[in-house]
Amino acid sequence: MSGELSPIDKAKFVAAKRASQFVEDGMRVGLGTGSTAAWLVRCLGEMVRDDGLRIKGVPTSTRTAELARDVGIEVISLDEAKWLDLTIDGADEFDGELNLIKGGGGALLQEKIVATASDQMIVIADIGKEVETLGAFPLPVEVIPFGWQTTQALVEETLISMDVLGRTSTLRMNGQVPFITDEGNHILDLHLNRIGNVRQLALVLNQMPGVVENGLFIDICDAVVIGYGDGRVEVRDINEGTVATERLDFVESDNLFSDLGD
Ligand SMILES: O=C(CO)[C@H](O)[C@H](O)COP(=O)(O)O
Repeated sequence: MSGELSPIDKAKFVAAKRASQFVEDGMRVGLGTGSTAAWLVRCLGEMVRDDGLRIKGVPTSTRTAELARDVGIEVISLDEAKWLDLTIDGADEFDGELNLIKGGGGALLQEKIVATASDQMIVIADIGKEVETLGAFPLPVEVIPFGWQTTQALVEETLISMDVLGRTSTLRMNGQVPFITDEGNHILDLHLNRIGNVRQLALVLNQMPGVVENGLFIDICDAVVIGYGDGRVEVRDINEGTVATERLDFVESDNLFSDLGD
């Protein structure tokens, strides 16, 4: 990559860089998916290479697995790890209780399984991801391809009795063909605008035949590291009830910026 990082990439990078400081020698770490998580993987790769950090990474997508291997992180499966010390991942939205919408990158199923199998989950995000109420970002719902249109009709019908503002959905596409997840499924993006009761919606969606998982992450995230375009980072820990702000110094000529990827 040449030239300066955009403020949004700077924000994503500083969030990832700060979060990498939570990773300790010997940890089994869940590695998220998306552009912010990709920064994290690069930062960890640098720590493995330059500082001798020894970690085992469990990626949440084939994309992240490839990147992790490329930067020298030892990759193992969740079944090999069994349980993780920490997962660090991006998010599409987070609210004041650190409930999340995830799945913008289509990896919500593995992301939720991995985050749930971790002692701690930390979200890394630019400040633009913070919302008062979840739902402006379309809610991804992973559905099996068999009868997906019937599942979509059922989902939309169910939304009539839910506390949401919008009730339409679209099949996620990859060009001219439906997007296929790592698990071979499709994704319906629900255009809800505002979700009044996230717990109820998450439960109801997951009870429907054909729905594999939804992108609402409730009571899973422990802390969020928020990056700003000017290099500030804020760490909010929901369990400790603490908020700390600092500024990270970094050099844009760093090797890390040579390949933005994702
Ligand atoms: O949930 C995700 C992938 O399924 C991502 O974490 C989410 O979409 C955020 O992505 P980015 O860091 O690129 O903004």
